[in-house]
Amino acid sequence: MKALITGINGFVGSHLAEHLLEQQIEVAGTIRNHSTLQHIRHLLPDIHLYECELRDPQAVEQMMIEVRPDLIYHLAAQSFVPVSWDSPAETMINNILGQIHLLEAVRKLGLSSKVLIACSSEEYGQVEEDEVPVKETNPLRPISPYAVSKIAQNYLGYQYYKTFGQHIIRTRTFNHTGPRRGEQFVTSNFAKQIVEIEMGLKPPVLYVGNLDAQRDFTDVRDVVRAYRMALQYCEAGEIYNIASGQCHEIREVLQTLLGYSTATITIEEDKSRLRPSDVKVLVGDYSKFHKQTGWKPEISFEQSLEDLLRYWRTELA
Ligand SMILES: Nc1nc2c(ncn2[C@@H]2O[C@H](COP(=O)(O)OP(=O)(O)O[C@H]3O[C@H](CO)[C@@H](O)[C@H](O)[C@@H]3O)[C@@H](O)[C@H]2O)c(=O)[nH]1
Repeated sequence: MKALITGINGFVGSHLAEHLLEQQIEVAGTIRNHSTLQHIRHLLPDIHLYECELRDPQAVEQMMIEVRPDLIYHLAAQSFVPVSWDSPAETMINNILGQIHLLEAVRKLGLSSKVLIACSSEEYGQVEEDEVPVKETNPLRPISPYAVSKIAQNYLGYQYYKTFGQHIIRTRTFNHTGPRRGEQFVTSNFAKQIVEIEMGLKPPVLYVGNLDAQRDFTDVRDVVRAYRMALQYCEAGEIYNIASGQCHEIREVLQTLLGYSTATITIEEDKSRLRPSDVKVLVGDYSKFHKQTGWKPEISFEQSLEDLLRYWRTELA
């Protein structure tokens, strides 16, 4: 069994590679040209690596001719919501075109690969209070260009399933965190600032954005287990929420992280961190996925945040 992970050097990609290798699955992955390889250096002897720009259809087709994967985990994307306001066109091109080229290569080469498309809870957007925890059938009311790009990825997956019978499964993953989380995302950003303060690398002021938002966090190690199970057990053409079902204010993320530190820290709002529109509340109902696979999260919110802090303490040491 051979798996292809697009964006293998990313936060989720690197954890998924580790997990699939543990399951004795052969792993290939794509990186962008001149990628740092920071998250997968330790895996290099065990994986096949392809420098492949997904925006280039020929490069994608050539890579797919060489890999011919049984399983495809399509993770590569521009995944930071604020960047999608600064560069909406880039976000659309990256996220939509890359996927079209991938699915077109599957079609042209006549492959029967099972494909997982990593969609997002951001697609739900403006969720009403009486709609939580949200089910897959909830209306989509996107309020960021990123969310729109993920809806396009989602429906392209559906269309290729319907039109060409490709074995496509879409997962709507809610927020996820844990070691290696990119430093721009809230959990990691706060954790890194705390560690920088502990180490005297910056003054004892921690900058924050909107602390009122509420999100549903799952540990990345639970998420990659879910992705593996999705291609093992889920039905082609379907979409599944992957979530913890628990809601946390961003203020609580901050308080939990601060609780693991003895440093004295002042909190200050940084207006540049506020978004033109911010999803107020996202909590997911993952019962459809649980019913199909038996999956449920195993790593607690607190454990995940503690591991993230430990990660930064090691990185910055
Ligand atoms: N990044 C960031 N967010 C902050 C900060 N302060 C408050 N927030 C708030 O924290 C929440 C989470 O922000 P992010 O961690 O940037 O994640 P996200 O926008 O919810 O998107 C993540 O989850 C999606 C799934 O719902 C993913 O699809 C997406 O790629 C990303 O991982 C948002 O409401 C944001 O306004 C800050 O200093 N930095």
